[in-house]
Amino acid sequence: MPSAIHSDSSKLPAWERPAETTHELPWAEIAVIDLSSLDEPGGKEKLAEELRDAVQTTGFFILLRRFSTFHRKKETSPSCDVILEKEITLGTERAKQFQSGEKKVMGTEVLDNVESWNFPKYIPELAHEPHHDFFERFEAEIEDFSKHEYSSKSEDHLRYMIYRPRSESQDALVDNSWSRAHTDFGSLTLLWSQNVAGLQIKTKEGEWKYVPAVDGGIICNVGDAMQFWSAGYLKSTIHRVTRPPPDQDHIHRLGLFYFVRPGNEVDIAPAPSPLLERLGLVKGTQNGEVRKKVTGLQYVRERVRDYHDHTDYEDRRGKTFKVGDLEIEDEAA
Ligand SMILES: O=C(O)CCC(=O)C(=O)O
Ligand SMILES: [Fe+2]
Repeated sequence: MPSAIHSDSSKLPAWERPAETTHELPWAEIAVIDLSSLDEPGGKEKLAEELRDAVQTTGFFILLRRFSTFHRKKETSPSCDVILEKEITLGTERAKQFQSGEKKVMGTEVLDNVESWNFPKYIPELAHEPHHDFFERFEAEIEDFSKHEYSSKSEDHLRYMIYRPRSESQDALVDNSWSRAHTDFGSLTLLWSQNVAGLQIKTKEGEWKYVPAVDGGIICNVGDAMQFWSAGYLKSTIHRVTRPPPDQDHIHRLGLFYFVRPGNEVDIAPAPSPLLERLGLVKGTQNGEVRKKVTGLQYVRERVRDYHDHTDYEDRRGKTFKVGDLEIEDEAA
């Protein structure tokens, strides 16, 4: 990938938020954690309870914060619409640099339809990573927004992503899969809610249910690292992206994500916790299992390598590989 890409965005069309689907889809029950009730009497306790339930059941929750007009004016973070608008314009113009259509899917001739741009932290140690000159003007905002232990080197990143529509016949050859079933590798994923349906979670009962759009919401999901640290108390739930319903299947589906990763040197072993001990999820430290240390960096890198670093996206359901002593399923069945 080139280290700098030039684009002239001045002639690009504006992006409009697509309408929500009118199709009746099997929607998942995802808790909406509305931060506006934080300061109400009992609000914190109520939200904590809702959050605890969500991270233990679906592993997904939607954070919502309704700003008053006053707050909104003072808001300095990049707004989702603004960012998504930039993304589609870039994506449309620079399709090749954004890497879609490079890999064949599931042993067919169908090409993958996802393009993405990752922003590593803007820190000197990562200055050699590819960057896009279009985003230079937003660097301060992006840095301000991407706060997790910002000065230390880690795999945390912001991602813009676009799925390009494929024909019905092409999608049929790959079971309508736009992104295969997986769990996220890091600690927490933040995904700005958008209206094109397609993201599905696998419920405890084994059913695929759609994650609903919530205007202004941020969909958060627990990743593997959090599940390891909590010895399974927090759930890293299997999810996938599938072809959108007929009224949205021609739309370029945009995504804006922040992937929170464990610190590079952090052990992803269960953290000492009286709660986890009480629940019997970990044994006391004396008789705890001894296993090879797996660092955050090692885990995330090996998962990325196993998932993406192939000449194609083959059908890997049921196949496992090892990171240290951990047995990992890269594509969930
Ligand atoms: O595009 C989406 O809605 C989800 C994609 C996803 O699960 C991922 O990139 O990890
Ligand atoms: Fe994911």
